[in-house]
Amino acid sequence: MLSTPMTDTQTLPVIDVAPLVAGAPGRVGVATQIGAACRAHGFFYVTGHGVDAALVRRLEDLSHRFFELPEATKMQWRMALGGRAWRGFFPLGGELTSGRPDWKEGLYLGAELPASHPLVQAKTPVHGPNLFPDVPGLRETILAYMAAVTQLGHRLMEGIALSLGLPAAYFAERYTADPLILLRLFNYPSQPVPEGLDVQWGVGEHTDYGLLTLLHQDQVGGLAVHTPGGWIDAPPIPGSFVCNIGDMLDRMTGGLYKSTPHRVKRNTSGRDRLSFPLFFDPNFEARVQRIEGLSGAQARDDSAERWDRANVHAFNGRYGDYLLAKVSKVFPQLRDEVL
Ligand SMILES: O=C(O)CCC(=O)C(=O)O
Ligand SMILES: [Fe+2]
Repeated sequence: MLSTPMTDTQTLPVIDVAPLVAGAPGRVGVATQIGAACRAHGFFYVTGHGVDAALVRRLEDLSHRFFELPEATKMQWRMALGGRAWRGFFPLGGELTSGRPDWKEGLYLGAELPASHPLVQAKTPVHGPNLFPDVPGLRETILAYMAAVTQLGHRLMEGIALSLGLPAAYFAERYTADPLILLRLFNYPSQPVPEGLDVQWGVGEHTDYGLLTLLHQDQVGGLAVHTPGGWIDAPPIPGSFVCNIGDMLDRMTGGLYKSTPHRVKRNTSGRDRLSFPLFFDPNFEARVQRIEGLSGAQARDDSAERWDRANVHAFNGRYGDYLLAKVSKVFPQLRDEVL
């Protein structure tokens, strides 16, 4: 008789990462759980992460305050004004995932770099100052949130390294000493789609591009994950972050850790849905290499099954080039204006 695997494929695992965050001896056990989740789904929740609940609540309150402003006001901080830094507000339907408009609006942010910074001087895309909306407290709260969640990203990458039998600092030494950090504040309004607009999803099916995404979502729900066993929901769990691995970790691990497709249902709950994905990615200049000697890593060309028909294992080059090729597909208008 064939034995059934013990992994429950209908719910995503919830992992208490407190020992990993503390650098305590128990972190190896945490890494084992992370490894199992990455092999099974590429998605997991983390609790015990140490990010201050009051900071997250403050960011939610201030984000609601921002998104409630009239659209014309929000357009004062539109992405076109962010130039190559790729920052600012985009309106409902302004981003295309899988070629179709998403039913969300958002504020695109990243590590705050002054205009005098060498990377900004060199006109490196996706680097630069943010376009902070004029909502009192929002700027400070965004910066504090990015700092806290970036620290968590470093700890989780240590756990991922340990889970692969690598030294904890493996990724930091090669890719993330100075990670590329992008943060987005999304609002999915509970607003009907006007007749004639080709909108199906809050966010269409996609994988994330980099290493690791750390997502806070509010209590509304709608995120779903495409596992080998079918679509399953990733419902809100108060106080947790949803983590998922991106294409570059799939590439590095030869497909052992999959970047799993996901999407967000259109919000029909009657209230706005907020989510804050932070993308913890390799440095823009880093050349992404396969990790040597991982057993079970076949680097199989799975492009026929992928949402974008891409073979991530064939990618060779700087992470920044991979990112730009992707981003210019989801914001085609902006690509023409600023790049
Ligand atoms: O809003 C969400 O729950 C997910 C957003 C997402 O998948 C993304 O921005 O890559
Ligand atoms: Fe995503």
